[in-house]
Amino acid sequence: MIQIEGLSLAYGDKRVLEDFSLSLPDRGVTALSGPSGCGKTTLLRVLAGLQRPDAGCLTGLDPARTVLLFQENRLLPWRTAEENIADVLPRERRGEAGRWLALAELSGEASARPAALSGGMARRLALVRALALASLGCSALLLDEPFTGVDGPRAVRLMEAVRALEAPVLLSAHEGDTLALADQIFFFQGPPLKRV
Ligand SMILES: Nc1ncnc2c1ncn2[C@@H]1O[C@H](COP(=O)(O)OP(=O)(O)OP(=O)(O)O)[C@@H](O)[C@H]1O
Repeated sequence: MIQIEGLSLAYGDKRVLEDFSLSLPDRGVTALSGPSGCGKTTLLRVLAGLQRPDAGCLTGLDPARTVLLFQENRLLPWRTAEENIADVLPRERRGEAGRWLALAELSGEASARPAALSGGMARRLALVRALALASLGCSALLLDEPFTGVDGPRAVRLMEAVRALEAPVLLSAHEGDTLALADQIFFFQGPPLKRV
């Protein structure tokens, strides 16, 4: 169980997290939904150890062992789709990249560079790369709007794969079919995000 307790963070005089608390079970997907700018990305960045909160504590979470899918894909443009996945796997498991590509329904694009992929294809590739890395073992998988540009049926299939991960998953999302597949959903107003 991960306990997020009393997190507060402000950018200057803009309060983005205010005494924010949340529990994540050892497995399953928790979804955060809320209007643009309400603080979801900031929360994920704090959990990933990229940003230090002004106050609060995290129990049961090792930021050094989190996997974060950024809102941007951050694919390596000079590597093929398959290599982008293989690069995060240990040498002896690089052969599994094809299986992850198939999950993203991108087997036909194995040799394509990211620039040759559509927006939704590139997002699917970035998501399965994060999932492949997380499946090696992680403290939590954090997904910032993972299904941007991904059509509904594919998003639902990918969400099933995310749910199968043996680690806590926290994702931010706007409306969509995938939200209904989360194990718990929190809707926020904000900023600031406040105590649940
Ligand atoms: N580095 C920063 N400096 C100052 N203000 C920031 C910074 N990063 C984010 N903010 C502000 O903090 C608030 C929350 O931003 P954040 O990116 O966490 O929201 P979000 O819920 O993820 O939005 P979206 O759904 O559009 O991605 C916004 O008002 C934003 O302008």
